[in-house]
Amino acid sequence: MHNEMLHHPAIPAPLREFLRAHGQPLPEPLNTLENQARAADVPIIPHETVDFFQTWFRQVHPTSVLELGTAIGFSALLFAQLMGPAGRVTTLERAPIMIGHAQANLAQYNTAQQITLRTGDATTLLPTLTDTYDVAFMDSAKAQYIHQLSLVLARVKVGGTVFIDDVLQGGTIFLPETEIPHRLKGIHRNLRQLLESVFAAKGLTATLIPLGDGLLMMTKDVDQDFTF
Ligand SMILES: C[S@@+](CC[C@H](N)C(=O)[O-])C[C@H]1O[C@@H](n2cnc3c(N)ncnc32)[C@H](O)[C@@H]1O
Repeated sequence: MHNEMLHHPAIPAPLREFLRAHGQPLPEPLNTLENQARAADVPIIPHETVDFFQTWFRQVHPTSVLELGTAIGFSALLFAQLMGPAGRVTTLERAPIMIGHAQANLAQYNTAQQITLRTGDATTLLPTLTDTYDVAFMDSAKAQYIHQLSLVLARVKVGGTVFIDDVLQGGTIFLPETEIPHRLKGIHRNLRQLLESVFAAKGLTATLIPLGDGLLMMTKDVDQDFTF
């Protein structure tokens, strides 16, 4: 799967190179999985975002994660490892080829049964979930984030955190739509609407971290339904 924005990061190149040169190494099997995914151009989270999560999880100590977009299971296995044996991850994936890779990796590495893979479209699966989570990580189809966020927030505890990856379209998100190629206008419009809506929402505290192609982060401050 090709993500053209992977090669147009929002983070300045010298800072990205510094972070990559000084990054925290991952333990096995995550290190091997990460290298295999990068060699195969599977769009897993960039290493500077891995390091952000390594830092943040050690500070905040969440014990449950809901993930949209499993791919080969790399970030799900990372979250499980960072939370320790008590941690639980529910991860949603719809692409048959990714489901096959994820099932194989989870069969091998999810030895403590911390991770549950649910297969199908996230928008269909989300209303069937009943648990609530400390953290949600949205890393699936960018054009759908705006449509899925209220369903995700319904599954996040008050005080919990939602991360949404790859929201900046290589920085082009701040250009007027007239300057955006036709085939990217839909994603551009939906991501702009997402950013405007999240920062305007009452009951959310949001910020945008310039790592990778932009990591939108928000806390759910109140127990209410959110509509966008
Ligand atoms: C960027 S990759 C996920 C990478 C993974 N989180 C990691 O860092 O290891 C995005 C994944 O989301 C999946 N996806 C996209 N739209 C989806 C949807 N509506 N429901 C479920 N999965 C979806 C794609 O098939 C793809 O495998």
